[in-house]
Amino acid sequence: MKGRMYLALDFPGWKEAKDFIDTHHFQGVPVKVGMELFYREGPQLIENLKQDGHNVFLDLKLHDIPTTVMKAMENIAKLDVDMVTIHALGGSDMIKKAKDGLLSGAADRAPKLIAVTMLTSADASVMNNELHIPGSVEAHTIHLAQMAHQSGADGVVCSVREAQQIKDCCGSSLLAVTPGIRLRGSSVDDQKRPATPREARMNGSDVLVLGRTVRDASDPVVAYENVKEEWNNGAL
Ligand SMILES: O=c1ccn([C@@H]2O[C@H](COP(=O)(O)O)[C@@H](O)[C@H]2O)c(=O)[nH]1
Repeated sequence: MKGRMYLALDFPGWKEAKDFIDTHHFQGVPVKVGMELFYREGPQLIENLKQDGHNVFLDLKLHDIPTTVMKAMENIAKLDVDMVTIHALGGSDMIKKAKDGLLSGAADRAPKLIAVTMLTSADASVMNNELHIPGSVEAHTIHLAQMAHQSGADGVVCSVREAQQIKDCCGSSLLAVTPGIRLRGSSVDDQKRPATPREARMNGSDVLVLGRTVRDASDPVVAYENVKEEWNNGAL
């Protein structure tokens, strides 16, 4: 999975997602399916994408009591996706049970379990003043990553800004999956800890999630290629 760029299919339904893929010739690229699309289309969508040759990252961010998450993961494990997300804030028991569910539910290769640390839409003000979590975003993100790693997660979602420190603390095998990627000049939208593809490469990100910086670009194909070039070749 290291080095992959997942295109976020943040669309209301399969028709819109498929139109986007076909119009811009994104057939076969790795894609991320989130709540918006999955809650409309369900597991059949994953089969459609697999049949069309896409690798799929299922970003449902599960967060519930350990047994409920384990049972959900037993079903998700049968979908043949690369990775699936949970919220690290669910705690170590939930993460361990999520892993158990994936391992017992998978017929063959289990999806990788990825724990979301602090959402990239949150900053110190949200964390300190609204959630009443003291300290810096970096320190809390690293704490959550360590806890998730010790509980059996294969990777974490974090911002590019914390990726290197997480790799230093947890080891290079823990995947650093980084959303909030923006080409220079793109709107940051609701992202509070955005970064460029170049910064992602410099800071040790393993996997990029590409959303609006590609989807909303005047030419999504050019935007995708520009991200790829910065990510792979280090172009400025
Ligand atoms: O902390 C997180 C976790 C998940 N996401 C998801 O990634 C994409 C980002 O979309 P952009 O359009 O590039 O902002 C989106 O699907 C989020 O649900 C995240 O942004 N931050």
